[in-house]
Amino acid sequence: MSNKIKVAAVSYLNTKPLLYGIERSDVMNDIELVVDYPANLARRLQEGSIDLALLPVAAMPQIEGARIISDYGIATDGNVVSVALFSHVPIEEVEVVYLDYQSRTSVRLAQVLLEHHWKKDVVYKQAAVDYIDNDIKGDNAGVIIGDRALQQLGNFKYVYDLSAAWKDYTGLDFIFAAWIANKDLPVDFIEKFNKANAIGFDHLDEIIAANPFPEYSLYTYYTDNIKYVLDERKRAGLKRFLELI
Ligand SMILES: C=C(O[C@@H]1C=C(C(=O)O)C=C[C@H]1O)C(=O)O
Repeated sequence: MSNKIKVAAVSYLNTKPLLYGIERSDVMNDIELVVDYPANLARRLQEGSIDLALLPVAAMPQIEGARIISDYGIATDGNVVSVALFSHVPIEEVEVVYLDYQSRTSVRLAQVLLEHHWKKDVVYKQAAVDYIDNDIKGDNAGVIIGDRALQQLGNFKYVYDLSAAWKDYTGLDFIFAAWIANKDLPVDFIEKFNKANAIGFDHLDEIIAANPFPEYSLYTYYTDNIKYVLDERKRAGLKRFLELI
């Protein structure tokens, strides 16, 4: 049996800058690393098959002993672009909202905003794998996250950015996911792991060149949209979000 720390990260482009340094640092000797979509990371940490995840924060209340162990994560202070409510009709006319099966945080954020900010009473449906092509039509809207959201930007007349709407509603920043463990991890490991997260920020050009993505500028995404440092302003947004859910 391996006594390595089992780590799971988000499988989207937004996590590449964090993984760049982890994959190149000697912290790799201490870990087994897998990537998966966010909802599966929550499931894996809950069932105990991993020790540390870039966990969607909405899953925190359901995970006993959940604690943020790093200064880095997936956060925003305004437009995120890759988390939105997509629709062919304006929000006033939306009747049904499909909730992305890959998400845990954004689907709760959408519900909070629809209720409190847009004051809309809608029917929520759990999305099937093919929902983007088959179900978001007429007065059905859909929450889409990650690379798939960036790829849909040109396909819908109405794109409501959920991080921008959160800022309008609360005036606060937002944390979508953070490195979260459900048990104590060695202090020296945490220190090494934390430092490794930051290495990629000095290599964005290389990361962008290695991940061709014609639909959206990854430079803008990595520098303007996603904010990777979980400072006090981000944590204040997290506190408010956890109170609301
Ligand atoms: C900004 C994003 O943040 C993500 C959204 C998550 C969620 O909704 O559960 C979880 C992790 C992050 O990858 C995104 O994926 O586009």
